[in-house]
Amino acid sequence: MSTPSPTSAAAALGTVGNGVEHLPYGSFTAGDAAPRLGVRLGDHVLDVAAVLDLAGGNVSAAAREAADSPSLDGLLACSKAVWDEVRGALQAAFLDPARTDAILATAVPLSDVTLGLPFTVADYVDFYGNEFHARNVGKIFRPHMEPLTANWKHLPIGYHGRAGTIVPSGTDFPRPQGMRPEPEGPPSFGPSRRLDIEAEVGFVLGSPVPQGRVPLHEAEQHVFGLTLANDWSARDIQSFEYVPLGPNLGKSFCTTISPWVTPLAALAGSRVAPPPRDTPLASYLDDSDADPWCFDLQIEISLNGEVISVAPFAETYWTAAQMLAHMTVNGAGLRAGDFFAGGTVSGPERNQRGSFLEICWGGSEPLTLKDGSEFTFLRDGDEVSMRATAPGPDGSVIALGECTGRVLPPANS
Ligand SMILES: O=C(O)/C=C/C(=O)CC(=O)CC(=O)O
Ligand SMILES: [Ca+2]
Ligand SMILES: [Mg+2]
Repeated sequence: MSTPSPTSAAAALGTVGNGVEHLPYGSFTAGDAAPRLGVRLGDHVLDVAAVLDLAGGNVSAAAREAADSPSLDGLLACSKAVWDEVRGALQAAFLDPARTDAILATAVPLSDVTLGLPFTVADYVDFYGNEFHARNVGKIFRPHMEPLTANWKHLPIGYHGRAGTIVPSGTDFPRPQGMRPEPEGPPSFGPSRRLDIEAEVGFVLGSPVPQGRVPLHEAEQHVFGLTLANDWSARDIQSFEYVPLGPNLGKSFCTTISPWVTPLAALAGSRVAPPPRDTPLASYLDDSDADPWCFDLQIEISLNGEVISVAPFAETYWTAAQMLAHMTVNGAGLRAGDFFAGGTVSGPERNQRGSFLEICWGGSEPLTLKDGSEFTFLRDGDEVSMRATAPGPDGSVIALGECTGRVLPPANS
């Protein structure tokens, strides 16, 4: 990519993490206007359709129509060729000094907008792709069994989530209630006592496949981009309900995602090979000759502003391409707006774990916070934020949109 000229919009507005090499998309509302598809440049947002209009006849009708939308929904319904065209046209506009004045005239400071869900979530699947996390949870939930289940290295395990409970960053939610195990006697109904987080990377899908498979080498055509995700989890509700069908209400009350979707193209320089495989894979999952599909993303997790952990996504065993191939190998196809999360991200060290369940080892190893207090699971009023950075082209940095939420007291109490 060419260097921004001093008079370009890229030079005027771009910031570290959100320069012209990033350009994440979101759905923004300014004042009384209806929501619009926006693109972020530095600490400003621009209406994508309005920027494309500045390119005159150089943009196809399909691209203009897709961009003229309240969210990413229009673009997700298109092919990757349109995604690339729109991104290319935005970068060209932001780098062109002749268009700087027109762009600056329409740029809205982030402090003046409300950000909604960046796309309409169709189906939601949550995978369990990180071996450190899976081993830790296995040891904590099933101490007398092998930590990794027999299927774990043969396929990426996942469960269906509730798409309708995915919310954008900044949405507070009440502590969930449900059936909790008691040390003695039958379970009781009440507010979760073991409310937790899961730091994850979410993948946004598009270019629909009405029915059929998405093989590994076609993943590039369907993964539009990435967001951070916090799969809030009520560990007590989960630990009682999950046998034998997996998590249900313990995770379906709220999942927070970043309001910005980072296009896959922006992370070209952050792609790395996944950890070495030690189990032979069925051909539909065998990625030994495929492009690298893991990402060098470091997810910083803060509790009430205090950094607790930095979780390395590159440690995730199963890749997004494998998860997509697996999700569709039965012929299911995919819809625009389908979304999957890759699983809780953990590394080998305590301060690299992506859940409090693991950091505090099921509550038996409390964390001492800066103020000297001891912490295990979330309290009413606690706020958790996730941020992540990845290397971008030419020494630049890509900063994924923040993913924040706060626990309110249980409803009706
Ligand atoms: O092993 C279990 O029983 C449960 C595991 C999880 O809670 C993990 C989950 O939601 C998937 C993930 O985020 O890795
Ligand atoms: Ca999860
Ligand atoms: Mg959830």
